Amino acid sequence: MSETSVREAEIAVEQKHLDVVYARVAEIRDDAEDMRTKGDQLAHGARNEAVFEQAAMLFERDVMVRHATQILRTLDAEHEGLVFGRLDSTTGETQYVGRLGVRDGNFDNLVTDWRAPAAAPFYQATAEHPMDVVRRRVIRSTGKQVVDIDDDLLMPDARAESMAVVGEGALMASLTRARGENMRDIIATIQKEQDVAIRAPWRGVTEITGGPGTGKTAVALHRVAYLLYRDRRRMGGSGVLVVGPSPAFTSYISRVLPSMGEDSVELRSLGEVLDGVKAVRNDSAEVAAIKGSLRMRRVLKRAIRDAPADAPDELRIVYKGQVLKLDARELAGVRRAVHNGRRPPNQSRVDAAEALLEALWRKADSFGDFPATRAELLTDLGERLDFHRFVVVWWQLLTPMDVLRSLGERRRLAAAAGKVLTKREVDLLAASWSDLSAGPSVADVALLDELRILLGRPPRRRRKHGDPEPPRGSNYDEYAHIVVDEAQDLSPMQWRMVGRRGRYASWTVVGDPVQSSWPDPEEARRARTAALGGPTTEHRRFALRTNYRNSAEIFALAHKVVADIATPEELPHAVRSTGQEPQVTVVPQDTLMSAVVDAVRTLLAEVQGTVGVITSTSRVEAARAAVAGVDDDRVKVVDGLESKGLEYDAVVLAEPTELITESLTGPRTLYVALTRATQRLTVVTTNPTWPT
Ligand SMILES: Nc1ncnc2c1ncn2[C@@H]1O[C@H](COP(=O)(O)OP(=O)(O)OP(=O)(O)O)[C@@H](O)[C@H]1O
Repeated sequence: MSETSVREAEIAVEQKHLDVVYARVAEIRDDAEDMRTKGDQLAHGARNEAVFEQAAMLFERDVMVRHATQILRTLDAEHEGLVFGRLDSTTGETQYVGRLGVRDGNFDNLVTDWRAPAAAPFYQATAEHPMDVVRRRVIRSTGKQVVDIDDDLLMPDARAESMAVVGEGALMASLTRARGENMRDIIATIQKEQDVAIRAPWRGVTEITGGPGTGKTAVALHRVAYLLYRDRRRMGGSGVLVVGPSPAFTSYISRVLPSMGEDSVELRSLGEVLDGVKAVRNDSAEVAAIKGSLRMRRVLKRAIRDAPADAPDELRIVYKGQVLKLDARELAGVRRAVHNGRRPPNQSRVDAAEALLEALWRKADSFGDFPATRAELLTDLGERLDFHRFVVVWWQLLTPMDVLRSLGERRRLAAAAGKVLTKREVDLLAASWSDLSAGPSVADVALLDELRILLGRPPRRRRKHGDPEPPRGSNYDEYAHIVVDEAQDLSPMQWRMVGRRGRYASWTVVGDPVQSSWPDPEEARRARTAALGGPTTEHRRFALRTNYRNSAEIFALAHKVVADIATPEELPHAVRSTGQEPQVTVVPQDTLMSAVVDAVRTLLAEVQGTVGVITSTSRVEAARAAVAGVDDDRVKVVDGLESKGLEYDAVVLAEPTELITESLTGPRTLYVALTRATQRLTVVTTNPTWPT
């Protein structure tokens, strides 16, 4: 038989099995629909029963309906590409691997869930350690139709004569296909070094490092799906938090998890970790570095002790014909004493009132023959409306945002900063907070979270009927597992913020030190160790070494840029060669943007998928304006920092040297930008000697 007809015959074999699977899935669907209908009827019939019975039936109904709905949802989400693998073992047994486990009416296995231990050989078997797998087959389908297969023969000696082997490896076939909007589906081609990290035990801290394109993000997300499958009870209840660098990034990966059948997962960018805040604005690298450093804790601690700008600086009260007065200095003394107490300020208003009354009594007592006792004065004044009014404005309940706004006033910030910040740092921060009408920046969010703790929760108003439930995560230590992607970029203050949410959590921490944009790695490392539960936490490390994203030609250029600052182990190996060298176009300054637009048009014609334009933060607006004329939604414009974690089929990199001069970490941001393209890279520069 010719190779094509062998392939076709094998496809037909797999189609037959797929038909059986989808027929069975249709049955399961029908059963679930039935169950949901019955559940609804149960509730209907229960309406007139005694209260107890009704409650029990309602419970049963809820369970039935929920269970049925869950089954239906999962079946719908996983319908496409349900079966993607097949293993043939030395014993002659055949096993299919898919997104879900499916059994037939006799409980015989039709498909094994990829996360089940029995499916592990699909990912872990190699020619050196075949794990009894003779042939591993990857099945590619669209809808219910098998379109292609690719085989690996792992034990040639054990191959039966009738066993066909087709294709040249699924990985390469998958890597050369164009990207769509979505993150590519890697479930059928997860590699062994990745699988080991995905299936690592849930406990303690699992750290995954690797260069660009090594699949860290993909691995982290599949690990979440795996943990939810294996430890549903532990993980499902309090949920999993995935923290990624930017909203663009989280929206890109949020499409992966639902399609993996998981909804107990919250994805948040660093600007959204605090409930109710959605920050997308980035500060300049210099300002972000100040805001992220641990010194800010001391500044904020002092800031909340300062009197609010509009607080009165004199208390005057007439009691039994006598004028009692506390001046600014005396009031400041009382304020200090209350702040030195045990409770955070938002919970200290009663303490403040008591301290003021005591101060008033001391005043009164010093008059000699004051016409009231201490107890009388405390009770009488304590009930007076004018006194209450004074307390409310003198000891205000503050929101974190109030405090941040107040620090936009240079004088107040300088007072809170003392010697902790330099004059220039105070200038920069005060300027950044003087107008917060556009909302806080991403780096501000960690400061707001710190202030939330320092200020304490205001005494709770009783929740009125109909008020919304506070959202999950507002009790910040609730998550069962936290995944931090691009972990190399978290500032110490951000580590504190994320750490607060994982006091009882286990962790997956994913990153690449070479791509770091944080200028003080040592301080960040300490904050990170503390956030992850201290140095004694159980810790396992995995390093990924193969770059699946970039062509070898593109990565060779990126490699040059960081050769001096990275160790050889930190730089991955790009496996796929396209024969297309990156193109460097040198142009005069005044035609830079038109050259970028030309390059975009050329690449749009040459690749099927997305084209990213990456440039410095200061140029990103100009680039957006220039590219706006290209009417194609495959084009996206981002700055170097925003490009982190993203990928495009082709990239136009405009004025690369500016990515270095703008950053506090030298060529690292440029390295990030150079490693976003899967197929084509065009660099447009005004520097005739670039990249040297
Ligand atoms: N086993 C695999 N099979 C097919 N494609 C893969 C595999 N592993 C990774 N990829 C692809 O390689 C690309 C890079 O993956 P991913 O974005 O997870 O890498 P990363 O390590 O997070 O990169 P970066 O550090 O640059 O953000 C993605 O397109 C992903 O789908």
